[in-house]
Amino acid sequence: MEKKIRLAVIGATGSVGGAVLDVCSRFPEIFEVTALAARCNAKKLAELGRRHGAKLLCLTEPCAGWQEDGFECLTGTKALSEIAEDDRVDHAVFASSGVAAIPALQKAISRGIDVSLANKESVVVAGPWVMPLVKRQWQLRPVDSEHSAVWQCLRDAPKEELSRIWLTASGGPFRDFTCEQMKDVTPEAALKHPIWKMGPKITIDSATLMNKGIECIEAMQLFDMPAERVGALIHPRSQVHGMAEFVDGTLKMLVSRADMRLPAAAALAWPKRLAAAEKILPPLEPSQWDLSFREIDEKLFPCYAAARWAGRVGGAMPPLLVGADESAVRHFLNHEISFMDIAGIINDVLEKYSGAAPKTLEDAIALVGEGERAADELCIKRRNV
Ligand SMILES: NC(=O)C1=CN([C@@H]2O[C@H](COP(=O)(O)OP(=O)(O)OC[C@H]3O[C@@H](n4cnc5c(N)ncnc54)[C@H](OP(=O)(O)O)[C@@H]3O)[C@@H](O)[C@H]2O)C=CC1
Ligand SMILES: CC(=O)[C@@H](O)[C@H](O)COP(=O)(O)O
Ligand SMILES: [Mn+2]
Repeated sequence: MEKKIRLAVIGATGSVGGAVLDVCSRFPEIFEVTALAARCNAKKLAELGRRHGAKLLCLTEPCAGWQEDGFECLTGTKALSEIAEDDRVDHAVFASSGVAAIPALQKAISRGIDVSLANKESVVVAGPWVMPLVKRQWQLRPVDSEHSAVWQCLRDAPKEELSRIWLTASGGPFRDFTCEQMKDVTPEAALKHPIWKMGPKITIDSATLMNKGIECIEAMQLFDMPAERVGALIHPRSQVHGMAEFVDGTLKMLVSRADMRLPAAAALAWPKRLAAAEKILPPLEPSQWDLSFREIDEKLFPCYAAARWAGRVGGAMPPLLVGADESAVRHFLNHEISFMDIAGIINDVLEKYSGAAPKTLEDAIALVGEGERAADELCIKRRNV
């Protein structure tokens, strides 16, 4: 019998964390869940720990005195790095939101273990420092659905054969709106994604199309491609998730149902494929296939334009963008700024920055905080107008 893969799931209580754990529970002969981490949701973490037989639990921001009987309990952000370095862990899944897990990601890659990466902020901020640490091809495997699709189209193709990457966007709930209608969008309406059920931050990013802009930068980092060779298109049905265009003019597309358990399964089991069609969900029938695409209107989706610009300029812009977006989305969700203010605030933060490009990973992480603080100030001013 083959040895089981011992997993750590960081962000276990979230939407992607749930998809990852669902895959593990359907293939218990392959996966063993060793460690689970989250920010503060102690009740859900303990429940998941019991259900999946984890040994180690970690909360980065626990309530005082947190302890769970029957588990080894760790606390604080530094503990994420301890998990990444624990020799009971063969494979680390990064499914938390935000940038707190970047040092742990760096440790896991440096240690040489397999890494499945759903968290896009990490690679947008830390890509120039963490990607060179990757020791073997596909040690780091994307879980974000579009990047997983591109990766699965590429697999063993030599880099010189790839000419362009295409990502698809659902277009979010407002893809058919006019600029005028965008002005009155509420957080409640923006949280109703037409296809995916995800955490609140990424759901708002999908509505502004910031998610797609951030994903273009993510693709540049993961596949070492310049901005002009990464494109995105609106594909309302979200059946095609990503495409790889090759130098001979052929295009490979990955088509699947929109369900995060599929990209999670691909990353967890590589180089094997799991029998997900049988144990998770059946493939789309030919009668359901829909290959319609359209261009993204950058006037309607200025956040997409801002992220594309940040990706082309590089340097301080991607980490500032991530920080400013985190703040602007939070203030929008709190009804403190309007939907269209999100792009205005992010653009102001990027334009006003006069400092240097980051030289180290620590500089890049500090820029996320700087972007967040600058956007917080602008949001507060706007709220008080
Ligand atoms: N949802 C999706 O389908 C997809 C998501 N992604 C990316 O995956 C990541 C997670 O998204 P999603 O699952 O939707 O988010 P959720 O909001 O549903 O979940 C976030 C998870 O991260 C944990 N977390 C947040 N901050 C920290 C921290 N400082 N330390 C440790 N854990 C932390 C949360 O713990 P707690 O519950 O305790 O707060 C929770 O487990 C994001 O980067 C997102 O962009 C990418 C592709 C698809
Ligand atoms: C499931 C996933 O990968 C998300 O990042 C998804 O792409 C969001 O949908 P949008 O295409 O609307 O941004
Ligand atoms: Mn995605």
